[in-house]
Amino acid sequence: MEALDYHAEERRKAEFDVEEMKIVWAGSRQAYEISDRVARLVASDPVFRKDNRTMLSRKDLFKDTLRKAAHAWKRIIELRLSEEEASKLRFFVDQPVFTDLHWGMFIPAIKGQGNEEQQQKWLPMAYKMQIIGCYAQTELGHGSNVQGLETTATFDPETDEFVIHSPTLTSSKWWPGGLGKVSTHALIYARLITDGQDHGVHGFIVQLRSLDDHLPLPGITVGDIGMKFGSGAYNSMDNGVLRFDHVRILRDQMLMGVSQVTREGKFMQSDVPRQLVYGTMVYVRQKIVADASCALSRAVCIATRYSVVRRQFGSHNGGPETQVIDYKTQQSRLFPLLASAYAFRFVGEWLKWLYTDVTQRLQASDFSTLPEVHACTAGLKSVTTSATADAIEECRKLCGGHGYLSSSGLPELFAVYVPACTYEGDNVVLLLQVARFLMKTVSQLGSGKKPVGTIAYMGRSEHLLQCRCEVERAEDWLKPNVILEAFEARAARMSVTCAKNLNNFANQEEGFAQLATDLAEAAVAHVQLIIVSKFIEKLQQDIPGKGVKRQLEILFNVYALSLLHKHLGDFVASGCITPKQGALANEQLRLLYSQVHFDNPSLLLYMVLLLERLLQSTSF
Ligand SMILES: CCCCCCCC/C=C\CCCCCCCCC/C=C/C(=O)SCCNC(=O)CCNC(=O)[C@H](O)C(C)(C)COP(=O)(O)OP(=O)(O)OC[C@H]1O[C@@H](n2cnc3c(N)ncnc32)[C@H](O)[C@@H]1OP(=O)(O)O
Ligand SMILES: Cc1cc2nc3c(=O)[nH]c(=O)nc-3n(C[C@H](O)[C@H](O)[C@H](O)COP(=O)(O)OP(=O)(O)OC[C@H]3O[C@@H](n4cnc5c(N)ncnc54)[C@H](O)[C@@H]3O)c2cc1C
Repeated sequence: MEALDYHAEERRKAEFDVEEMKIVWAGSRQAYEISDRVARLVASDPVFRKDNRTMLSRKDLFKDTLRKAAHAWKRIIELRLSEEEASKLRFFVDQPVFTDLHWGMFIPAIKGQGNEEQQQKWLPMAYKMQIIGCYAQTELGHGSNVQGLETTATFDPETDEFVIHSPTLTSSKWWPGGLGKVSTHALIYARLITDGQDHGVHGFIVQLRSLDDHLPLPGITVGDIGMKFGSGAYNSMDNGVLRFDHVRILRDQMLMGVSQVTREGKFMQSDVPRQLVYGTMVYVRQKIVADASCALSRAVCIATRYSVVRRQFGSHNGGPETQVIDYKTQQSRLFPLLASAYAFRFVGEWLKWLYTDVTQRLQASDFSTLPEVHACTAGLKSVTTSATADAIEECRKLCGGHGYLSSSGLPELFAVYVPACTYEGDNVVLLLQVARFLMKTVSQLGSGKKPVGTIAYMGRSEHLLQCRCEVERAEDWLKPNVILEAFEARAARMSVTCAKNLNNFANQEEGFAQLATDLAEAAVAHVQLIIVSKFIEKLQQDIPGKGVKRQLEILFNVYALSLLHKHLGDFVASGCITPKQGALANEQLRLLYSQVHFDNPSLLLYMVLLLERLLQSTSF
């Protein structure tokens, strides 16, 4: 049989409503139709070809990216694409580009932190792309520690201007995408100084290049920071370096939504939390979580197609060899990744809802859910990107030697994806933010303040700290409430243990530093609980289509039990389950793989195969 026949054979065996599953993946019928239409648009347009990317020189790759960006913009206008359609177009073009930062950070920062007048002044130009902006926060010396930034914005009351200056080499802006070659403007973060007093880090809009000849303006030194990891990949982006030599900007170029400086040079803090200065990062972290399932499903799709076609060993009497997908080890490495793609998809949908909710609350001056939203976006960004980066590498190995070829699509996918573990907050630094939130929650447990939302389970910690898992047989692990309680108990116990251990330190900050590893692990347990619980909530919804819900239930069990198996040490050490129950979970996991394979050898496979057209991956 030819490779295509193997694929057709696997597709033929599917026993669930494929069209309905596509809609579940997309989120709605309308979202699916948009995605399908835009995928075809991109696939049929030769300007958007991507098969030669890894062979282009940096210069040619960059030119290719500019050409694609200009063409995309032309198509968006000609076809009057909506924001959702335009954003899908960006996804299918699939090449990091300066417009990501313009639309994804520069504009949201002005919207989120600018006042009415500033929005009216800057947004129309930005929407028409008459100016192009980047997000220049990170410096050579400080990225994670935003409060450590050194660039200064000193108010000069005589001229009603700020003087933007890079006082040291380490204060050079370093990394911003779109900065190196393209941006005319930057949203920079600098220490605000009025009358000799330092008010911490705030956002300022600074013009970098002339709108006439694109040359840097006086006092501005700007350039590209050079080649990055891998061929093709993130090298399509002009990540840049920027230095200021006493550059003057008007006072109203400080974003004044969170704090203001008056004409007299008086600093005024609005009635809103100062953390809103970090709002753009929260927005993008939420987007990154939604994107993780897309990158992961691309990799899983490639590895699955390969595993179906590839045959090694096991030929009897000259018959065909065994499809590698039939090896239990291949299944146990691949199926949890497929299940994770769906889990991340659903939690991403929920996070989008949470973000929309907090935005509406902020408009009504309700800041109550901000800490939880910060913890959820930070934690989910960390856990989903780390898992996805690891999964892409695992998919490469699942394709044997062929996975190492550029033409498999996996090396470039890995190289382009892996910085997601670092940008928008290093993943460990973000987990420690979640841990800080969890420790605060535990310390308030006796105070009468009832934990709500994703930490509501902490309100039942008395029960969760002493409950016994009732699993006696492997199939007991198929019950969602059994799984949920095990994950809740593990998360609660790990957090409470950390909190107790912190109390052994006279100095809390010192304790936090010493126990950082345990705290990060407690944060992971909490975030995995969120993902598991959102998958369960999804399954409680009405999901139409023959066999669709059943397949999702199998994937849920595979996701949850594979996590339980991977983190068995945590579950057993915290006393949530016994070693025997751990072994039963593993037995059930094995049964799930083989049950899927026995009942219908292609069900899981098919779910990935149908994504192929949607995701337009470079694949076998
Ligand atoms: C027509 C339309 C066309 C459309 C076309 C579509 C185009 C595409 C559209 C969209 C694409 C979107 C995707 C964009 C592409 C992404 C590419 C990536 C590019 C990368 C960019 C970057 O990396 S930007 C730089 C990011 N940097 C970081 O993330 C730095 C990480 N560090 C921090 O965030 C902070 O320093 C840290 C949180 C670690 C510490 O903060 P700090 O104030 O120093 O200290 P701390 O004491 O810990 O905290 C105090 C207090 O504040 C709370 N808190 C902290 N952060 C937040 C927050 N963000 N929100 C709310 N609260 C926060 C913290 O918990 C503490 O609370 P308490 O303990 O005091 O209660
Ligand atoms: C491809 C790419 C695109 C980017 N785009 C932009 C952009 O457009 N705009 C922008 O402003 N920035 C951008 N950045 C910068 C990015 O946001 C930072 O690199 C990121 O925030 C991490 O900061 P850092 O580089 O200072 O890492 P560091 O903080 O130096 O991290 C180094 C190591 O130290 C550890 N570490 C640091 N602090 C702690 C701590 N408190 N506790 C425990 N461990 C710690 C980390 O876990 C990590 O292992 C980009 C980066 C990349 C890679």
